[in-house]
Amino acid sequence: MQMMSLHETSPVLVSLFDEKDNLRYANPAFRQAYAVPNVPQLSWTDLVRSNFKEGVGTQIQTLDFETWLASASSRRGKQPFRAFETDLTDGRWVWMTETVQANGWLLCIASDISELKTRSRLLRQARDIAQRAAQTDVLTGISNRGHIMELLDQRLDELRNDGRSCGVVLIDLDHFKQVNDTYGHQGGDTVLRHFARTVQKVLRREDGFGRVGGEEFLLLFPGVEVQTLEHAIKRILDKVRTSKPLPEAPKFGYTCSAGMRMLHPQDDARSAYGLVDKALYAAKAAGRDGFVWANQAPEH
Ligand SMILES: Nc1nc2c(ncn2[C@@H]2O[C@H](COP(=O)(O)OP(=O)(O)OP(=O)(O)O)[C@@H](O)[C@H]2O)c(=O)[nH]1
Repeated sequence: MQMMSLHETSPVLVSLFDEKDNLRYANPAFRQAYAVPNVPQLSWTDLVRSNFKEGVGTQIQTLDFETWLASASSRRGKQPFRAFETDLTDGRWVWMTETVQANGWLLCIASDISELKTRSRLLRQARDIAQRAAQTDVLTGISNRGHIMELLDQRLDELRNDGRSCGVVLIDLDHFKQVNDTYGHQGGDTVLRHFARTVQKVLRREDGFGRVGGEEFLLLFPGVEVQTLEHAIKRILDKVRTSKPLPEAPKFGYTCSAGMRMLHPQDDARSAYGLVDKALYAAKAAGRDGFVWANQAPEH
């Protein structure tokens, strides 16, 4: 109670998001800084989307909001704690911390650091921009190969230390060469971006998603069971199969294939990748637009 009333008057920005990333509490300082709209249910994505539209709250300097969102999502809530600087449209700088509980609730606490020396802040800012760029796939905005492999290592540590399961899935677009041959490289790029957006919409905050090669993507699903993972992948395959990514070719559709595995404590990142790659190959050989478990399907 005392804590709540302190939060209500503190200039520190405090907010709490649940495991579905819906905002469950925000103190007045946070509400003001991020212009939180007064609606019954608001997700983090809704909030940044409305911030971008209204030009308030988070400073989002991009012409392509969806790529910005993909990039921000590729870092949000993936580890128990992280801290970073961010700037607000009103010119303030805040030092933001994100703490994620085992049940997925995420606490954000941010303090105003506008008073800190500009020079060192500019240096840190440049470093952060470089770091973000080093983790991001330029075309789609999701994690690049290096970042998703780093996340895979973290998930392996979690499995070994805390017994938290993790599903690993490698997805490759089918007959992608034909897409390029028919619609040109730009058409192919549009399809790759469309795929990234489509998949992103069905992922949870804690899931990892990276582009590991031209038309090959790696997904990490921490804490899932075999059936949930199959369900998620079927959903992705369905969504992709029924979509029409190219406005200039309204009849064109595409499919993808997947190889997957529940991480095993004895896996390492390389061996796990090798196994899902083999399974993906088998899914292609089996006719594409489907998935295959690496080795046998684990016990249901
Ligand atoms: N547009 C575009 N094409 C890419 C990119 N990276 C790789 N590619 C193309 O992706 C195609 C991959 O083709 P393949 O690996 O032969 O396989 P596929 O045609 O998808 O066939 P299957 O995987 O067997 O279903 C090649 O034509 C590459 O040139 C990219 O960033 N943009």
